Amino acid sequence: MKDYNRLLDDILNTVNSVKHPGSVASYIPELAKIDPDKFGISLQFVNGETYNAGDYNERFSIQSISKVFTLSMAIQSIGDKVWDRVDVEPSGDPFNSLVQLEHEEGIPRNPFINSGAIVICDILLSELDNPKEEYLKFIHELNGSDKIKYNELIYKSEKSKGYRNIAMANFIKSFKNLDNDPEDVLDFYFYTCSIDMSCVELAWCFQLFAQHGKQAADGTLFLDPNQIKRINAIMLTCGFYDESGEFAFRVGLPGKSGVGGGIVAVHPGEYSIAVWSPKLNEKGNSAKGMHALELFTTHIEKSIF
Ligand SMILES: NC(=O)CC[C@H](N)C(=O)O
Repeated sequence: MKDYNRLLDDILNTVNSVKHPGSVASYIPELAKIDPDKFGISLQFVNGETYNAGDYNERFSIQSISKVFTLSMAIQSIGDKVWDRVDVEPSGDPFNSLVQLEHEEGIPRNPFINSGAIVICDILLSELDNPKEEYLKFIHELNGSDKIKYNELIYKSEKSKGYRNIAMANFIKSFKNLDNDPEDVLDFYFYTCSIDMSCVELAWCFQLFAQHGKQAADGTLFLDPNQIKRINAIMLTCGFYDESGEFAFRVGLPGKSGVGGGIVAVHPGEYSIAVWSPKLNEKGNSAKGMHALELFTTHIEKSIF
């Protein structure tokens, strides 16, 4: 039996002793105010054993990690019809890139880059009566509590400066792959990104992907295991934009990052693990977070490979 408390403390000390290049995301002005030296980690096994270190209880902006929640909701809602609107191939491009959209006529490469998530938000806007409320309810159900909220400052900050996403939504609309008004779709998209969660809450919610569709909160089946298999596959191949190959190579787990500095990853059937450190590398992924997860899977000598 490993001493996981000690392992997480060792990982925290190791990543803090290395000077990682990079900086906190600043294109969303409100995110630039976050202390770059924060670091938290939460490891949760499917049997309920939990180990934490650092700032694991502090909430941060989940940003693109939301793309896993919105995709799951869209699949719950319209099933495989999602794939008529979004592809499942790695993009090899940055998360906010527009270039492929022109050649591929407004069909985003995958649901975990901005263009793909914007199309997913369009689907949800068409399918749900109260998309914002139902999105929060989805997260509350997964978390087993209604304490998680959206952060109005972050939401407004991104909404006022989200020039690239505004261009992207309009571009997709020109190819007729948005049914709703781009402004309404973006309003919902920015809302989904602006949820604050802690490492403990994220790892807990992602037990869904470690437990083949079972919700950790009450053990009920929440999503079809075959759909979970697919979502995990897309996390592995597309969860880190043009660094997805590197993450699979170094860490070896399906996962998803966000520009708030969070990363959450799962080993199906074994555990979920969430890490937070706001300083991002040049691909927009948490520098210390990637390092910490690489140390973790290397040390325990277990990944999906
Ligand atoms: N990679 C991310 O976390 C990006 C999310 C951010 N809200 C954006 O759209 O730019």
